[in-house]
Amino acid sequence: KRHKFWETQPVGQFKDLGDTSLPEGPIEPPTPLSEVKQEPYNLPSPYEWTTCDMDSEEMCNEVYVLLTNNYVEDDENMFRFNYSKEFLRWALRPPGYYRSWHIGVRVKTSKKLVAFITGVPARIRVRDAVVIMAEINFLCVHKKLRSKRLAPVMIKEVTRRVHMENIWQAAYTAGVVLPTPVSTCQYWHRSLNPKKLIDVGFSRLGARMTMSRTIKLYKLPDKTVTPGFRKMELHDVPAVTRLLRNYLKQFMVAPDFDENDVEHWLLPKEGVIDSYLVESHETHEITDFCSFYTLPSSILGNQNHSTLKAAYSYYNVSTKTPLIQLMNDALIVAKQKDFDVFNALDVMQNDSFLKELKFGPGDGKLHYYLYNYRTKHVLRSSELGLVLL
Ligand SMILES: COc1cccc(CC(=N)NC(=O)c2cccnc2OC2CCNCC2)c1
Repeated sequence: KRHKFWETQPVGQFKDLGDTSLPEGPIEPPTPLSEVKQEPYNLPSPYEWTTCDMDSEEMCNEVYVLLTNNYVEDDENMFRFNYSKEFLRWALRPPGYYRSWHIGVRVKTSKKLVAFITGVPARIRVRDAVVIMAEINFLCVHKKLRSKRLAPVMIKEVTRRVHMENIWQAAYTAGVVLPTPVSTCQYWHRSLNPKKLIDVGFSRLGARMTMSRTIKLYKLPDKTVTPGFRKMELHDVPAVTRLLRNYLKQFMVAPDFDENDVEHWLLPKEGVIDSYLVESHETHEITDFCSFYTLPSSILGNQNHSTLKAAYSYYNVSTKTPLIQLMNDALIVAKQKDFDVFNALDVMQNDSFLKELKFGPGDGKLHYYLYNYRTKHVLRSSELGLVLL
């Protein structure tokens, strides 16, 4: 039976699609905290709940190993996301995070970590309403425990723990269609190391193309071209916050970042997040910003390469430098840092540079979801100003 679980949840139901008489906003009112279930949901008997303390080297490593071997693969099962431990610590400990929302499932006897799901708090604006939500991510069940219906009880448990903090909405993405996407994005890839991408089967040699012609097609300058283009530093946080808040106003769904959030989410961290800005030489004004995060993928079953080094476009703002030129500088820096590919979704204004900068369409879509919040319409991907990790 399709979506047996999701039909029981306060999410847009397929039957409601097109019914614009339903108001935008929460689908269900908050429950009085005294009525929120105080004890964890029951797991099947061999399993127990555990809280994964990401500050603990040992637990962070258990989470890393579980995801490395069991997390999301591409449609052809050739690649698997390989989030690093430093990345996971960054992604899961933003301002105001709750350790209790880093939820694991262990086998009672062996204590082996076999499943994981997380939430982090975020202030997200939907049209004119700023809503405190949980961003749900890293839902992972060990390959050997699939279709034991563990995911529904894990989703209920993270929902219960979010409710206990008096938070009633959530945001999440998935490669699969569930009831009901608030928006659906196409992902795009820009080759930086075409020879390796073709060797590992990520890309195919174009028709009537030779390898040397392909390498030349994707060649980039050794240096960035925009005057004043430099790495973001701590003292830039106030200016970058102003720039980003102003830019994100144009989108229907976007994070409501303050300086604390910007300092956490956008200050460069080696091997995790890279962010650059353009500072005018005369006025010292910060006029543009671009950022990408590092998410390698394990290459499954290739003799010569084990890892695909991928950069993922994060938040970009252009007010003086043309977005195409700014993003080309981002590609140049990514190539300098030996990334193999630069990925982007067609969110925000990304559509304006994808084709011209030689991105090719990916073979899948990424669906965005809101939990317990109805929007009047399904959004165009260009109305989305939210990038999840
Ligand atoms: C290349 O290695 C892969 C390993 C696993 C899955 C995919 C395809 C895929 N599903 N890609 C995306 O979801 C994707 C493509 C472009 C930009 N962001 C993305 O996903 C982000 C955001 C959602 N959480 C995962 C990372 C590719």
